[in-house]
Amino acid sequence: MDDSSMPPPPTIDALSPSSSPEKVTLEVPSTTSMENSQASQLLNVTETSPEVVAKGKKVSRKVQLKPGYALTNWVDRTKSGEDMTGLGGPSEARIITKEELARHNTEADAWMAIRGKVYNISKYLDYHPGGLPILMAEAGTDATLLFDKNHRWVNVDRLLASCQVGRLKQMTLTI
Ligand code: HEM
Repeated sequence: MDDSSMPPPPTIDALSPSSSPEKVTLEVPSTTSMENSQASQLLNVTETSPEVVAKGKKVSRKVQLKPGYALTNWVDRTKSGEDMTGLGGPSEARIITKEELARHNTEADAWMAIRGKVYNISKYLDYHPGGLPILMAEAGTDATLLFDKNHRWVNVDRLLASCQVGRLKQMTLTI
């Protein structure tokens, strides 16, 4: 099989299927106490990620974060020993129903499910590069689809590990 018959790389909504950007813009939040490579790990960024290529074409919707709320500040805070869950510490074991998840929908007590894990995102809200309102609009829900639509390269497992309150109860379908 010659190379010309290979399928084109995957694209996301904002990309025109035929786009072939000449310039790749790699946007990783600025770092102070952390090396860029560490930030890249949290974002799972590679120069060839379709999303990264797409960034050369789409308009950024990142917001201006308050001073002291950069990615590095968040990482430092998660390592400080502070309880980020509101429940005494992170848990993989707790099973959370959709109904329980839905009750945690205020800024002071905001939970969100992503890829089967439930996080208390209250302390993360001000650090979110996409802004607080867009997160709060999904508080109390399973936001996996929106998360992946906006940035499936973000390493949520690591970024919010200290915030995990449990796992979302899987639905069982009885036929
Ligand atoms: C709590 C889980 C989430 C985490 C940890 C998170 C993390 C991040 C990070 C690290 C970035 C910067 C990405 C980059 O530099 O490439 C970002 C940007 C953004 N996020 Fe999230 N996010 C979360 C949930 C969401 C959800 C549910 C939405 C949509 C409803 C969303 C919308 C956005 C948008 C619009 C941006 C700006 C994208 C851009 O224009 O570059 N995020 N988020």
